[in-house]
Amino acid sequence: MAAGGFEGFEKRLELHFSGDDPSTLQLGLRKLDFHCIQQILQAAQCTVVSALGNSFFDAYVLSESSLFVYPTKIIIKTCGTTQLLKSIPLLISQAHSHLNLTLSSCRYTRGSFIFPAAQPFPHTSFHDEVTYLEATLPQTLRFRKASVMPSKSSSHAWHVFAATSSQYSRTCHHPCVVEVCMTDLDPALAGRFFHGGGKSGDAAGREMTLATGIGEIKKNAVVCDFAFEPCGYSMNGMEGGWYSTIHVTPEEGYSYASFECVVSGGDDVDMVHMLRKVAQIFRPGTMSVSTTTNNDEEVWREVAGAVEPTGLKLRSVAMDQFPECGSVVFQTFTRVRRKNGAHR
Ligand SMILES: C[S@+](CC[C@H](N)C(=O)[O-])C[C@H]1O[C@@H](n2cnc3c(N)ncnc32)[C@H](O)[C@@H]1O
Repeated sequence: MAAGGFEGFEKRLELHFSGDDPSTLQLGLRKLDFHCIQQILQAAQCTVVSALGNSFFDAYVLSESSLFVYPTKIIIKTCGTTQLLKSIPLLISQAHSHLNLTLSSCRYTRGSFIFPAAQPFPHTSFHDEVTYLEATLPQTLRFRKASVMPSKSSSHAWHVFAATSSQYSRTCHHPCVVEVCMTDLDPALAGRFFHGGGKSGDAAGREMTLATGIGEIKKNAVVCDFAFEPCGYSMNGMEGGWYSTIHVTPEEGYSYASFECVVSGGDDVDMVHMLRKVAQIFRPGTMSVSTTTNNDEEVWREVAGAVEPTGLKLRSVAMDQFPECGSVVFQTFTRVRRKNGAHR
């Protein structure tokens, strides 16, 4: 852990692969054995604490966040002082040597670290991360773009790097990815993510899922949850081929929670319900929402409509286009203060 505290803000990597053999593509990356997964995670400096699978994908809760493995897509999200980008060379080589799969696109995103000075290389700065990505990715991913999307506050920006081998690769059928980062959580609500021990991480995690209302965010999802000692919580939700994930660092002074899910384009009701519920469960002082869509920049209105009734005011909206993933919209909200200084 950093001297100041635990870094909750995650680094997120999404890699897509392609191949010619239909029989390999059926299970694809899911065929990588557990030893291989462990080696990849070791390169990033984290381990598996819990796992679940269905007929579409495998979901792992990690010591530092989550991993999702689909036949041709892998998403790794890690927090703390992990070195996520260092897993890329091994991922590329294992997918190629075991499965004859070739990397076709890469997306890397993160918020602004609370403790940037504690990050090891290549996460020492966004410039270092992009330099590392540029050098590590194959030349075939020639459409590349890196951008820092700003907000009104210098301490909240959204860092995006995308690279793809074909400019028109996936945008047509791409679902909407929603990434929410929350800081300055309501202390009473954050307190529910501490546990005194005496229970397994799985049992304590289950209790937190039920007691906090997290289980109601996606009622039909099968949930794999885990509570750390003395505090901290992670969960992955699986609903058919869709994942959702929540991670909580509840310690006061650097409290942080994240929520991420995929929604099918146009499922406004689901998106509004989820964002509202998440904002109510954590009552953050600051919340950012990043939506990656198939060029639907109007999504920001829906997000604002969902979040503002919970007492958070929209402060900024930034939009940008990326070669691999379409449009990214980055919004920030802060809690409205009453005249007497109390939060709404
Ligand atoms: C892994 S979890 C969730 C991380 C996530 N990125 C988030 O949203 O904060 C981190 C929380 O678990 C606590 N924790 C306790 N033991 C831990 C361990 N062995 N590894 C990682 N975190 C641990 C940390 O202090 C922190 O509160």
